Amino acid sequence: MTDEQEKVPGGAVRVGVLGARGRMGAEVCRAVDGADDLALVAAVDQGDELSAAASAEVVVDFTTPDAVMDNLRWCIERGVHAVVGTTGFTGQRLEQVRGWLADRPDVGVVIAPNFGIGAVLMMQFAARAARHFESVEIIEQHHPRKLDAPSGTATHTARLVAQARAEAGLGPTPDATRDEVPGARGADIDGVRVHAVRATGLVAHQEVLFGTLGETLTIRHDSYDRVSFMPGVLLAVRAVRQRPGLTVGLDALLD
Ligand SMILES: NC(=O)c1ccc[n+]([C@@H]2O[C@H](COP(=O)([O-])OP(=O)(O)OC[C@H]3O[C@@H](n4cnc5c(N)ncnc54)[C@H](O)[C@@H]3O)[C@@H](O)[C@H]2O)c1
Ligand SMILES: O=C(O)C1=N[C@H](C(=O)O)CCC1
Repeated sequence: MTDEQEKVPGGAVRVGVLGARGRMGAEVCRAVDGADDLALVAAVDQGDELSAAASAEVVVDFTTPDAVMDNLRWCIERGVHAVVGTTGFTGQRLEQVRGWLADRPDVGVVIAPNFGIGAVLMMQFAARAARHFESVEIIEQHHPRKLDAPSGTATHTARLVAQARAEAGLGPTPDATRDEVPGARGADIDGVRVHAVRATGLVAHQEVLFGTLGETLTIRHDSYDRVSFMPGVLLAVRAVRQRPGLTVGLDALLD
């Protein structure tokens, strides 16, 4: 047993944070520190040895799309449960994670593009509304230091909306516009247009704009502060050990 494990109060879940000096990682360290039933045993960032997190039961990863797969593989191989907020999870990446988990059926992994409870509800409401509207576009707005575009939340929302439209038998959204300048109509994710805004002062925001005859519906969510993600992160940290296999999104944990 290491010195850090000895310090852990009885029964507390041992948590390691990867990306601990980043915007989200630092917030997660504070949230874990402030929870009586959790103990922060490792705060790891770029340049640190991953082995520092070996005593953790649950690792939380808020790093980068380039780093997260190696981190996740390391966790699964060692039997460490993982809660992942880092973005960049394509269908192919999720399949790769499922493959690693097949060799470690005791390990739980929760990957969520957005841990904000309001954002999860926004995605659910958008999926529900999708079949009633012929038009839909997504506008995501984030701080300018964000590395990826479109956001993981916008990509996930577009896929949910596209799936709901397909199940309802809806065709492509009506659009006679010719793109005079490449990108003017945003990115196309499964037939849904997604527009990414970056501006100082923003944290994380998204609108899903639906339109049909004579009416529009806008579903909007705003994270004004990264504390907004912490209840969802802690919920996943507390739940992941009882959820072997891969859980994508927070929906199942909120039911
Ligand atoms: N799921 C959510 O609710 C949610 C919320 C906010 C951000 N995010 C995502 O989380 C990720 C991080 O966002 P951020 O704003 O905190 O970014 P950030 O750049 O502030 O932090 C990332 C940190 O990871 C560190 N890092 C890079 N490679 C590493 C490695 N191999 N091992 C350990 N640490 C490493 C960096 O040094 C940095 O400190 C992004 O993908 C972002 O989109 C998700
Ligand atoms: O700040 C970020 O970066 C965020 N990333 C996630 C995304 O890409 O959806 C969630 C919101 C904040």
